[in-house]
Amino acid sequence: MGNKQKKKNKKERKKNQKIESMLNGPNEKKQVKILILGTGESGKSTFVKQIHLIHKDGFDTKTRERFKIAIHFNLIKGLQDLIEGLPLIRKNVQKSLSEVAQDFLQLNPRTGLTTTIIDAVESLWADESIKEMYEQRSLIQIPSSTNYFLDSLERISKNDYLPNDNDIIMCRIPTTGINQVQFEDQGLQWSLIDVGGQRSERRKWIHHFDNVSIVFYVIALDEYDQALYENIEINRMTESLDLLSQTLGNQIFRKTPCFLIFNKFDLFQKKIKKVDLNVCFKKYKGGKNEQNALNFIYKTFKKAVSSKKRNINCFSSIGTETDNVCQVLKQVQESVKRNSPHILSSLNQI
Ligand SMILES: Nc1nc2c(ncn2[C@@H]2O[C@H](COP(=O)(O)OP(=O)(O)OP(=O)(O)O)[C@@H](O)[C@H]2O)c(=O)[nH]1
Ligand SMILES: [Mg+2]
Repeated sequence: MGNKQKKKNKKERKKNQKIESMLNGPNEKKQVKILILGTGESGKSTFVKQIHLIHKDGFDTKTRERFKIAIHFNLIKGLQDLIEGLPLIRKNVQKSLSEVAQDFLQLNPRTGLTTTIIDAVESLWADESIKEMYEQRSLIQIPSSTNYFLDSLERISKNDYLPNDNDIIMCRIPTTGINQVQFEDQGLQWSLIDVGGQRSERRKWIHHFDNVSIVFYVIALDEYDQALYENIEINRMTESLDLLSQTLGNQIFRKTPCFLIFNKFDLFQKKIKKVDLNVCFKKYKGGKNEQNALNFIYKTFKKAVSSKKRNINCFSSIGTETDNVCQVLKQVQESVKRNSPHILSSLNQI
């Protein structure tokens, strides 16, 4: 074998070793580790659920059965929240509150759906005052998917009900600890780490700050007129903005590419027609115009973290739509290749 051929073989072997260790090896540095941050209920875990549908085998029966319990909990608790909120929109409501509603408030939301409860849900959800409270839900703390489950009562209360993919995507379970999902795409191992966003969960974040390749910071676009679950004196979007500058201000992330994912675009599109963004940002003068409001939000969040060294990318998303999340992920991967090739350097060196 000539010298040239030997060199060629050696190069080939090295290349194969690199691919192998990149795809199978325990070496974490070969992984693209994406840390998903953001305040509670912004939609972080919904992204992880979507990855299970896009890149994994979806949800098995055991998982679906677990979600069934959580969905029934979401339904009962959501309706209780609506009943409890009624005094905010109607005077003397306690006197006029029907016996059904009074009894419903006494339920343990983990009870599950009995025939009596199903009948009560049906009549309460048809009630005008409850519907009006739902329209004004920004005044209270209620998951955005409550109406989805209330509207699906007939289907989800059947004895043999097993949640479909969409039901699981819509189900709200606040994260405590972390969720992690890994998948292979474009010859790389992608690892998504999803943490709990509520205040009590954030002190755990620091444990996951090492070797982060990319930060996804998720912001719920529709939360600009809502109070924080943990402290009703604080606006949710303001909290998200403050948290972003605090977190990305950490030295460890000074060169880490960051993607701002402006989620719940569907809910934002509906809300901005009715509620001016200036309820949150006094400086905003663009009225109830979708594009003006979106530009202002993008600019404000980018300004909170921009620096010469950091490249900030903004995407709007609808976390509940698989195709949309797929698109966003593709755009992120393209952007990483274009603007931050050092992340993929293990691939490029081959
Ligand atoms: N309509 C709509 N709902 C969404 C969207 N993204 C997420 N949701 C819903 O928002 C709720 C909260 O989403 P999660 O993914 O649990 O939020 P999270 O950021 O993980 O919250 P924590 O775990 O508390 O930090 C769920 O009921 C989702 O179905 C979206 O783009 N549009
Ligand atoms: Mg979560």
